[in-house]
Amino acid sequence: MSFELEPAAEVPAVAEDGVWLECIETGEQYAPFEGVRYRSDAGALLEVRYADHPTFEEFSGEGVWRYDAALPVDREVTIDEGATPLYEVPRLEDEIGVESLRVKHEGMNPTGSFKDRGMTVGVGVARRLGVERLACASTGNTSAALAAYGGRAGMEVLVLLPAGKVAAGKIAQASLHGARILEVEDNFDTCLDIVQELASRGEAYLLNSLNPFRLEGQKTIGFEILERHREDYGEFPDRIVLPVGNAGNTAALYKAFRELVASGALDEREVPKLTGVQAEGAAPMVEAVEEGRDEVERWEEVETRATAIRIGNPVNAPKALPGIRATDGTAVAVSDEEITDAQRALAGEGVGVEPASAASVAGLRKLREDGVVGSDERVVCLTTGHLLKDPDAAAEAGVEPESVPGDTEGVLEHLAE
Ligand SMILES: Cc1ncc(COP(=O)(O)O)c(C=O)c1O
Ligand SMILES: N[C@@H](CCOP(=O)(O)O)C(=O)O
Repeated sequence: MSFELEPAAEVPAVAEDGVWLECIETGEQYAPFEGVRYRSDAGALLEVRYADHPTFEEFSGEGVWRYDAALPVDREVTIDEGATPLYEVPRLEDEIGVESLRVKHEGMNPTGSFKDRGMTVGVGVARRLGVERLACASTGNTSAALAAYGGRAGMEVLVLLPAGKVAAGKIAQASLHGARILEVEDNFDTCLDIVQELASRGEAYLLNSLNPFRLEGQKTIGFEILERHREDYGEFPDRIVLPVGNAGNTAALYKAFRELVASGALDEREVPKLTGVQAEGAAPMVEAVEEGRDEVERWEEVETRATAIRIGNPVNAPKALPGIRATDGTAVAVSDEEITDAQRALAGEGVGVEPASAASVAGLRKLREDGVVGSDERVVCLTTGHLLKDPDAAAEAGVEPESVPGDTEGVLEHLAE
């Protein structure tokens, strides 16, 4: 794969409304809304292709649907996702030592993670396809978002979670939004194997990031970062650092860049370096990047306190690895301790994130210390989920409450101790 995402010379006969699906390996093309398909006949990943690619000037409005000219369906199932803040973090910027550092806080989406961007599009497509039951495997956030958007669309939602490995806030969300929750006595990757099997037997419509339509919604993170960064600094960022689990976001950002290059809105030399961060206990993508491999090897045993990225078989690796390579990016693994330190540092600047999200800042710190990231770089770190998603991790990383008597004198005495 390269940056040559040219609009097709001729729109294929299978296209509907200028949209079609294409195999990333063979280029075989398929009708987008005629029946359900997650992979090509060759068994490879699919991506959504368009007859035209808009420039920035063609976008209007706010949030994900500002970019509707680059999306495959119209706005239908929405709770106002996107338009998330791009925070300044001056103390972290100074401490890490880069030209500029901004934090794109995706935790500020309606259900508290970037998954909402994917679900507003994915559930819209599900409606168009006329399916009845939606399903996903999840480390938590995908299930919360699917439950909310499926509920909004009045559809049945089934979620498979690794038992004992999902943060409390996320289970509470899936439950209250009305999903049927199955706790599997195995890890996330096995849950995803099962959901893929259920989907292939026609039991449910799969809305994990294997679904190419979902990634179209997540692509808007890239559009937003580039537009806003240029507004603030007059130029695009040099690097975007993001946590990697199933590698959907890495693939989606790469696609955003390729489409902008194809439309002429972005010069190839301006494309930000995609820099992925994984936890040391779940780092198959980092291993593949370090060994210069085109494929990841599945890790059967994974462990990290950043449960959202406790993933050993990133299904989007065939899309994401070329993105990291083509943008001259890299990937790095960080320890749980480094993640917690970064989570505290972000919280100290008022930005509350869950552990997986803090991995981006921990990774940037490490790459800057190692001299991989230069002091002259303008960097954006993506923080993917809100602090309240994982209240237990936040309480563990934070300060202990102090017990005091129920009178003012007692409180003053305690404060004087
Ligand atoms: C909070 C959070 N951060 C990061 C990720 C990783 O994103 P991706 O799977 O797109 O690599 C996930 C889920 O996988 C997540 O829930
Ligand atoms: N972190 C994810 C894992 C599933 O990823 P997906 O992007 O393939 O749905 C989650 O929140 O479940």
